[in-house]
Amino acid sequence: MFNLRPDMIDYLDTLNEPQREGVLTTDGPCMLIAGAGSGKTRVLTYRIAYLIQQKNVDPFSIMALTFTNKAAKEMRERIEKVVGHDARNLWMGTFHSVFSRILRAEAHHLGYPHDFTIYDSDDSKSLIRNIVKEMGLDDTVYKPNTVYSRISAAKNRLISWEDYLRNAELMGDDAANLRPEIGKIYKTYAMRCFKSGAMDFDDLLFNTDKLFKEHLEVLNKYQHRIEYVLVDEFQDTNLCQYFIIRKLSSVKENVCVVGDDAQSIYAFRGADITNILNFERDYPDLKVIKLEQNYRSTQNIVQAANSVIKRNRAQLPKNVWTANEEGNLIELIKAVSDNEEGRLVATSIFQEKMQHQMKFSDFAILYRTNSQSRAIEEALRRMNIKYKVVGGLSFYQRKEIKDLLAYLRFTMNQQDEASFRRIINLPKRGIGDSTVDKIVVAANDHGTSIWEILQNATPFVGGRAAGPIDDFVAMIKRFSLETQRKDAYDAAFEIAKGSGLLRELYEDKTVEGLSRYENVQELLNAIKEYVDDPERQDKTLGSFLQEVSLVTGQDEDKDKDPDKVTLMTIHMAKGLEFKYVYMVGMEEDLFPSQMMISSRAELEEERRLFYVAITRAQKRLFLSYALTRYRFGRLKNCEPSRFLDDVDQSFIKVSTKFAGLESAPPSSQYAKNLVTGIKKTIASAPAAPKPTTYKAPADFTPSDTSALKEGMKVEHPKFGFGTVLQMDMSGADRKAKINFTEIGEKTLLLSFAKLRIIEN
Ligand SMILES: Nc1ncnc2c1ncn2[C@@H]1O[C@H](COP(=O)(O)OP(=O)(O)OP(=O)(O)O)[C@@H](O)[C@H]1O
Ligand SMILES: [Mg+2]
Repeated sequence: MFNLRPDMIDYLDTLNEPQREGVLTTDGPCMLIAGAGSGKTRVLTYRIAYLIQQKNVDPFSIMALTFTNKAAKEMRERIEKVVGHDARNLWMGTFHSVFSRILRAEAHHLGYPHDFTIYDSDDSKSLIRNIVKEMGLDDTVYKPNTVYSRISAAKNRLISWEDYLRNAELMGDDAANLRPEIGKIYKTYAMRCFKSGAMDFDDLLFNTDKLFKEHLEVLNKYQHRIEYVLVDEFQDTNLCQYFIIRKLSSVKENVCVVGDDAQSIYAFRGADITNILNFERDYPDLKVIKLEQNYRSTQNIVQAANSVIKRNRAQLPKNVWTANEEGNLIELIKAVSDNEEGRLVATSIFQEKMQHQMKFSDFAILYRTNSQSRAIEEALRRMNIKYKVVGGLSFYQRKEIKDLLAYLRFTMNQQDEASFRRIINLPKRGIGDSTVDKIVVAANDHGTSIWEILQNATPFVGGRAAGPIDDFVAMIKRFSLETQRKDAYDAAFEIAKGSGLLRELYEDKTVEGLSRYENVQELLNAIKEYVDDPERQDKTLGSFLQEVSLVTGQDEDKDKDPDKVTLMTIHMAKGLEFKYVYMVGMEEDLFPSQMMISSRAELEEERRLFYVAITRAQKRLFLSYALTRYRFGRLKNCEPSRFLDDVDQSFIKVSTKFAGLESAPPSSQYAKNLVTGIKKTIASAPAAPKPTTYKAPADFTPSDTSALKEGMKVEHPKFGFGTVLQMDMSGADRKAKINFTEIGEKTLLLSFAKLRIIEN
């Protein structure tokens, strides 16, 4: 018998009765379905600590699946506080990261190399674009985005391309009339990925399920190795994830899932709320625990949230309550325009911070879609409020970083078609698109790999093109030797240098060129850190590449200064909490999104999203909307969101804080800034909204414009926002005619223009 460690007793003492039950019922299947902020994640965290600390369970035999890498990191840190370094050995992370680790060890069973490449959605879409072109299909019907999401949805429902082709009814409308060729594209895409030794994000799950299904000895090994399985945010798992959990835990059945049906917000990506019901069916001995006490928010916030979710038909009955203080009413901020909305929110943050001695990091601004951040960012910059946008373009998605990564990936895996296409003529070595197409076609016609063709290219591309290709092959072979002889950092450095990438960036003396050069240096630093980390066991380049493939913009927190206002979409905010939450853009068409109101089910998902937003707030919640807004370059009149009527009006008041502030004592610089800020706000409030004179953000980074198309929205560091009217591909240089909101039409050479794509 063990004694409870004193710190463990302390920990358990901080839990209420059902929470404690959730921690102590370690054996057998267990499901916590509970309201927002009721301590589900806390229960999971303590449960793991308890297993290790009190039941002496080896961390290597605990698997905890979270929704983001960041959540996993936070949980691991908390567990480490109780159990120390052992926490490092947990199988903890997102489904994608944990299962890519298993796949890396077991890839050979599926015919994949251990250093398989992971394609991000850009890689996948450009491969699809090529396939659509090769098949001679119309790419306005078979848009890479649409095709990709169809294939992704199929994989998440465990439908292979064989099933897809066999069962026309699975394809719904697409099969009958709209896009009858999707099945064939799916097949070619799957085969090309396989030949490339590459898995896309969905394959990481699909192939794990396949591995366990087809190789029972492998499944058996993991079933015995992993004794405890825990899943957070269970309501957002898809069918494929559900099958994997079930398979893994079918021997010991020590599986604990926690979730909230009212917060299911990923149906559009295949999440299936019926998993909660299936769970009860699949585990007859299931222990179900309900948590109803919310510890996060004030009474007003909890009750307002309840009044909203009550309007949904599809939900499990729950009575969420809190013993916290009543708190302030929810404040409604009305603005004349989107720019004014930004100003009012920024001003309010300033004021609250000053009056209540808050930190910037206590504040979050949430919106429905990423493009809404622009007006808010501008207002924050004007008031010198520090902020960070979570989930923007990840460091690892920048062009120069992807370029070097593609070199590293191709060096490790010469079957990788996407990386090949990216680097074959970069820096320019006179190998044109038609030569590249010839090589890919030859490889497919001959049922062999691109690498085979490259090594003997003359018959396929002619003598003139063969010279540079031979040089390329010799270079990659040299790189490959480097990776065997040297550590990951030295090899990566040689590749950056030997490929000519570093030199090309170094020679570009523009500001952007300099920052690109620094970014590449930063990537090399990251590899160095990886190699130098004493805790890490696998320090190979292959394992580094695998890890960075799964980093998203949301995970990166390299920020030295943590005291910043957080800006993000509601989807990104899941599971998090902030003292102050500003939910902006409460307007029809924006929220609920105009794409999500064609059925009750869609509208209910949007409403759950609103519920998630409200329940992020601990102390104060502000809802704001604008009467006019620039959308797609045009000024639009907006109507307040129907969701505002869903909130029980007794919990809401209209904000009046922007009147009569003249008397605020200007005791500090803050106060002075505040008063001027507010005066400006008041002065500008009734004025008709005009487009502001555009000022480029300091961190403006141009996008890769190779896929630029008519209709896309772009941002230019000098001309501001605009819409692409026409593309001209005739000359050597691609041109785009763009209608800029402020200055009108302009035609730009794409090789020179620095454009950021903001919306497709
Ligand atoms: N028994 C408790 N005593 C005090 N604070 C608690 C208790 N349980 C949970 N909390 C606190 O309440 C907040 C919400 O907890 P947690 O994030 O675990 O909830 P959740 O159910 O996972 O929420 P969500 O549905 O948003 O994911 C956290 O700050 C947590 O530390
Ligand atoms: Mg949680």
